[in-house]
Amino acid sequence: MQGACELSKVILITGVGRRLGLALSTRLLEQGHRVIGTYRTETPVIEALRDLGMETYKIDFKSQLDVSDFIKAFKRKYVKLDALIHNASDWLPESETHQHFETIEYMMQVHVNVPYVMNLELGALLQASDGIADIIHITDYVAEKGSQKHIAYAASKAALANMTLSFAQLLAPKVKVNAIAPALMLFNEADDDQYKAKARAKSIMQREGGAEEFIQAVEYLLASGYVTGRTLPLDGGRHIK
Ligand SMILES: NC(=O)C1=CN([C@@H]2O[C@H](COP(=O)(O)OP(=O)(O)OC[C@H]3O[C@@H](n4cnc5c(N)ncnc54)[C@H](OP(=O)(O)O)[C@@H]3O)[C@@H](O)[C@H]2O)C=CC1
Ligand SMILES: Nc1nc2c(c(=O)[nH]1)N=C([C@H](O)[C@@H](O)CO)CN2
Repeated sequence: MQGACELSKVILITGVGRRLGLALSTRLLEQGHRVIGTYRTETPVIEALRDLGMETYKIDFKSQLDVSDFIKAFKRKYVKLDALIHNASDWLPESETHQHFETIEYMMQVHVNVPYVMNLELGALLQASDGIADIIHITDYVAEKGSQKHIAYAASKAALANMTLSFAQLLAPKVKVNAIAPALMLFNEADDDQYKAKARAKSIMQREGGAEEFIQAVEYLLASGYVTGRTLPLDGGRHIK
């Protein structure tokens, strides 16, 4: 049995400041992995993550310069990477003020452009992993179904899902590339009871999946030595409703 330190991975996760990214990054830190996290908003939560040993980088993915500077700094500091998890996301509905170009450009920037550039620029560090490395794209159930109120968001998540296929072919066999497509994992604080009841009813499990379900899906993909080019759906049976 290898010791914990031999099983310790270097893991870069985007969007660690709240909810699923926070729960996942905290668990991976507790398991002894070296976690590097990007965040947009400085909060006491980020300070607490630093106290747990996380290396944190403040980046707004809107800024191509911010992203490019981060990638340059990352490549100067780290010689290998075992996992890259693209979790950062903005759930932006269509604007009522007709800023449609801004909406689609922003959704593509966060969910497609940044993962695309990071995967290409950090590919060599992933190839340098001692084992089989991982890229995990966090997409969304609506990538396959569409969304009337989040059209640009859904389209960008569909593009991210498609990139799973391309990068899996490009980076095999040293790097596995998969996606996780959640449906209802966590409600937001502003969600009222009527919204929650409607959202729960969309799946046959009739509940939110929860952060633990999300963490277990990531752990499954990280532990696999064979699964690649696949999307793991976490939708409570919504697809057969
Ligand atoms: N929650 C759910 O039910 C579902 C979630 N998903 C997907 O799962 C993932 C996690 O979901 P959830 O935890 O709810 O996400 P949240 O929207 O709660 O958090 C997203 C994270 O991404 C960061 N982020 C947002 N915009 C930017 C930006 N412009 N630049 C850099 N970072 C940014 C935020 O940073 P900060 O907080 O620092 O501002 C935040 O930490 C996402 O990819 C989401 O699309 C898919 C379906 C359902
Ligand atoms: N970045 C985010 N993406 C999504 C969120 C969220 O809070 N942040 N929430 C959802 C919803 O839970 C939806 O799946 C059900 O109402 C989707 N994506």
